[in-house]
Amino acid sequence: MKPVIALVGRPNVGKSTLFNRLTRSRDALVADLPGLTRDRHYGEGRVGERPFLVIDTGGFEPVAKEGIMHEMALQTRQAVAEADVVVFIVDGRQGLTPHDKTITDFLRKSGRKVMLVVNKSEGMKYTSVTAEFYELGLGDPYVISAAHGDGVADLVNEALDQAFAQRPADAEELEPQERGVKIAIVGRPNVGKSTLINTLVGEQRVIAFDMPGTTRDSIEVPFERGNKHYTLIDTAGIRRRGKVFEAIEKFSVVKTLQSISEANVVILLLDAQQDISEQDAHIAGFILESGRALVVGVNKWDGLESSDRDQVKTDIDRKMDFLSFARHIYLSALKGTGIGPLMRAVDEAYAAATAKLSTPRLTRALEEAVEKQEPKRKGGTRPKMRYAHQGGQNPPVIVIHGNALEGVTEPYKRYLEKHFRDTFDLIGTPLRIELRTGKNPFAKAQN
Ligand SMILES: Nc1nc2c(ncn2[C@@H]2O[C@H](COP(=O)(O)OP(=O)(O)OP(=O)(O)O)[C@@H](O)[C@H]2O)c(=O)[nH]1
Ligand SMILES: Nc1nc2c(ncn2[C@@H]2O[C@H](COP(=O)(O)OP(=O)(O)OP(=O)(O)O)[C@@H](O)[C@H]2O)c(=O)[nH]1
Repeated sequence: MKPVIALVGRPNVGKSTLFNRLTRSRDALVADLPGLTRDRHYGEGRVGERPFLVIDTGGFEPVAKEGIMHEMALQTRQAVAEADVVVFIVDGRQGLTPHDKTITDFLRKSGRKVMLVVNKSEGMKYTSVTAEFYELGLGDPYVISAAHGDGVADLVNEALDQAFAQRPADAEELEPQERGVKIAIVGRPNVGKSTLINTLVGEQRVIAFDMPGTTRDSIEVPFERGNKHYTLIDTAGIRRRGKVFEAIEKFSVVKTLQSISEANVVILLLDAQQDISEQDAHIAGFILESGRALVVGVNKWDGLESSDRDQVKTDIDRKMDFLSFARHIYLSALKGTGIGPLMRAVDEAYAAATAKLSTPRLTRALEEAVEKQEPKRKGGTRPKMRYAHQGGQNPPVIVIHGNALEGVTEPYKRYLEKHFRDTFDLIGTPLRIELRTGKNPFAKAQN
């Protein structure tokens, strides 16, 4: 499971700046699709080979009893409860404030591992910028400049070391062939996730034991259908050592993100008997950002009149336009209908995500696409696409090589994506198109 780092601090200390820096590389992966709401408070980051989740929290007023500040305090508590390590940011230019002390008291009570970080420290001496913060009693401060990036990689590496040091050794893992496709079922509260898990797994359901003093990570529940092995990822709740305090809300974004990132295929459950909500769109956004293969399960299909069914289908297609690459399966977890098609869609999405696409086939498909419709000229030059190769799997990345490719427009990229998707039957997986303009071998080397 990916370690979770929460960024906490009073307003304006640079939390968002640090958050953006940590998650920036991921940002480019999802184009701004119409209708897709993205949650800017949760993100994935990576230093070197080490992935992690990061939570940005709003300005924090631990004593607020009502209003927006109270709401934000609740969110911060939730973030702290779910974090492995809290990065507590203070402002090196402004110096220590009473508010910093209040936050320190709160963090100390939380029992979490806290790293004190002095931001905005570019161009300043370690001793002078940190001196007054020793008073907080949180040990040697780390100094960074979120805006310039100084000290950020060291900070994250240290945070990850701390996170791993606290974790119990992972439970014994099953052999890959026994696991089959790993599936996460995600969705907002009450859509029927537990019901679907029970329908899929039946008597094989493994009840996780919940001993005080242990950390319960994701639970893997193996099951079989039609002689095929699958594994359900069930992050059934995370309780930390010492049980200092529990997560406040029942729905946990962290839990959802963890299961998505452990899975090969995600089933996004929607409730056909309720309107599609903002929360559904948020969860869909997380799945898209992860690049995982996807099946949309429209649950509670039982008990709907056929006119209602048409209405629901239209509504989902309109509001979740950006999920049109995935199959929509209409099912009833309760009655057990639609389960066969659901699992076939899972297999299909997995196959698409892991498809191997050879350079000649890709290049042929590219040529066909260009023949049907050429990219527009930009500033007198027409982008010239020469060949395509596969740059990655799961999700498939198609790298197109050529010249003047900066001029290729977003709509044309989407056109290409659709063409590749149709040609290779890539249903249920996001697809990434990368354009690479070749260097002119005759140009002089520049330093
Ligand atoms: N000099 C300097 N300024 C910084 C640095 N990091 C952030 N800032 C500035 O500090 C201000 C606040 O940064 P934000 O990232 O919005 O701070 P925040 O903690 O997320 O603020 P809230 O969203 O209000 O909670 C901005 O004007 C940033 O440009 C830094 O490393 N050095
Ligand atoms: N009519 C109908 N009701 C269903 C179906 N699936 C689940 N339900 C009902 O919806 C309610 C919520 O189901 P759960 O399986 O607990 O939902 P969940 O998504 O696990 O909920 P949380 O634990 O809150 O996240 C229960 O009352 C179920 O009986 C279905 O296919 N049809």
